[in-house]
Amino acid sequence: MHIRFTKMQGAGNDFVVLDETAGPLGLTPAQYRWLADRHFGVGADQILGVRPAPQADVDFEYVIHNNDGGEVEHCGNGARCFVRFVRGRGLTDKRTVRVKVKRGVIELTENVDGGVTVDMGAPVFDLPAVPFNPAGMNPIDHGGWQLWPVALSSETSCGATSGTVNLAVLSMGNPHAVQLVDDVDKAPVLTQGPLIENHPAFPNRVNAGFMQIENRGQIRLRVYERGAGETLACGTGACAAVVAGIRLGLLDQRVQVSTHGGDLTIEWAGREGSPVLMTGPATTVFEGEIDIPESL
Ligand SMILES: N[C@@H](CCC[C@H](N)C(=O)O)C(=O)O
Repeated sequence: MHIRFTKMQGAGNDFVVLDETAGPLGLTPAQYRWLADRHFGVGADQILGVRPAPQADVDFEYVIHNNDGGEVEHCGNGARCFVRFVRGRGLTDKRTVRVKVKRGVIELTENVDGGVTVDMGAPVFDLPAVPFNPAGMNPIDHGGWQLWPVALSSETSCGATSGTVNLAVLSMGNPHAVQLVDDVDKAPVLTQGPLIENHPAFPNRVNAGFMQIENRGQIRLRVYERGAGETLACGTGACAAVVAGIRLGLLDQRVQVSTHGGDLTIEWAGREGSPVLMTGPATTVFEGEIDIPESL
């Protein structure tokens, strides 16, 4: 199958964006994995499919696949790239666009300075909805909220490792587990990340965030993403970390999030049900055409 694509990035979280407004391309999970592969395909953390509005109150639908081929509910950096894509290609001239993603309807605005602000929806704290099953764990009270002590263990050819991490657990439509670290550069993201992602307490797996608080308005963050590994930035991860920090009494309502790929601004009023606003960059890198193997 011969397709056209656009390569985009938001704070270094990179995407292959597909125009599916004339109808879905019908890619298989293996074809998504191939497209996202940095050696055999184009290379991306996620693949975004832009589709026509499935209902009257939205302008588009956009469908997100991780680079492991699995479809997911939400992608913050992708949302900013999505709005830049539909406006840049003349698919809409609206500055504020409503779009259906798997988590629900979100609203995005391209700002006059070129950044994009996304209403990411409200965080979800109901543990079964995350989903998170804390059977046998006793929560630790922290600033009026809770951290969950999750035991990690792994066996490798070098021996067994084990330990407990204290996680703030919530959903931004997709599941997140955030831990506080002293120094994000030294945090064991690549060793603990996969253990947290695949821990049995998270039946749908989870995105694992490592947050260093610099002051009440500034954090540094790394995220080991479910289905994609560590990325240079994770938009929903930034929202989840800031919401967790606010609920734990550690952050103010507007926070700068520094990632290895760039900065995001996250705002949350601190009330259950109130939406999280995320502002950050979105850039087109190049356009291309490629033949996707039919046999996959
Ligand atoms: N990079 C994204 C998140 C993509 C989905 C995530 N890996 C998941 O599986 O939930 C972002 O910017 O939010």
